[in-house]
Amino acid sequence: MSTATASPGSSSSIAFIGGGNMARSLVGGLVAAGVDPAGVRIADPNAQAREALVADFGVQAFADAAEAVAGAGTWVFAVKPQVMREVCAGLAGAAQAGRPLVVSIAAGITSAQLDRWLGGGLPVVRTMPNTPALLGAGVTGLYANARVDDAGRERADRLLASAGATVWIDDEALMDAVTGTSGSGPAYVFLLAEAMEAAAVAEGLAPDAARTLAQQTLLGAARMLTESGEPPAELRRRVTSPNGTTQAAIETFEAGGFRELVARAVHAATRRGGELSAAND
Ligand SMILES: NC(=O)C1=CN([C@@H]2O[C@H](COP(=O)(O)OP(=O)(O)OC[C@H]3O[C@@H](n4cnc5c(N)ncnc54)[C@H](OP(=O)(O)O)[C@@H]3O)[C@@H](O)[C@H]2O)C=CC1
Ligand SMILES: O=C(O)[C@@H]1CCC=N1
Repeated sequence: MSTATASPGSSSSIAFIGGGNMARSLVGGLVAAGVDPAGVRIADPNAQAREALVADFGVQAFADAAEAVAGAGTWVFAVKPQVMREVCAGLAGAAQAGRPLVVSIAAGITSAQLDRWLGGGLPVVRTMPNTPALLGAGVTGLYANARVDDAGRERADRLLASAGATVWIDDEALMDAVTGTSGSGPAYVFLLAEAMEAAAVAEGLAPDAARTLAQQTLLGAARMLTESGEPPAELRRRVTSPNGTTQAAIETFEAGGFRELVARAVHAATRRGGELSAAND
């Protein structure tokens, strides 16, 4: 098996602890990027989830996290913040013996908490991906603690780059703001899609027409944002004819406090990250 090497800490095999939605997205990205699925080992308590991961990606799956991490050089913690402490405690002995590169995708949980719960002295990369990772169109913020060397950074970057863009953050305190911006961000866009669709139906359009119009508008606008090289304000200006329809809509958004509302929403998510850290310590 490709996972057995003399030095587990440098083994190229990757263990995922937690095989839920985000782990699935990341594993899909890794396998699509050409990583050998035989070297990807996933622990999840749910038998159905395990079977699906094996069938869909050809990875190895285990009910027991200790079995999944055996021999793996990189451990990706992909469980909910609420169970992270308990999960880490169960693996502390193995972590101290194997000295893996620890990668977490959990909201809120700090690198210091992960390190402490795993027994201390470990290289830890705290990351925040998002669900478009499933399509390779995600973005991940990453923070490395002082024990992560250049090779560890590169390993973590390669892992998350298979899910999309990567952005390194020097100040860990800002990782909660990453969560509030891009980690939770896809849900903000989906909410906008829901609201546009509902508004279109309220104006008399058929539901399927409303859905196509809203979806393709978001897709086209997102492509212009990423492909045109123009700032969003300039792209917006070009849609907005003087005294035209867009101006009427934008003035309505501004009068309703749209920007302040977005800032408050991002702040609430950011603050919640800190609360998750404190509540689960
Ligand atoms: N969803 C998102 O958009 C994003 C989520 N995240 C973070 O990713 C993490 C996972 O989120 P998500 O994938 O949505 O959650 P899920 O609930 O889908 O996945 C977590 C998985 O971990 C399993 N699990 C629970 N206990 C253990 C254990 N002891 N050993 C192994 N597996 C276990 C759960 O099983 P069971 O359900 O049976 O308990 C579940 O399948 C969270 O920390 C979240 O903050 C980060 C970025 C974006
Ligand atoms: O809602 C959450 O807590 C997770 C983290 C970012 C996206 N989903």
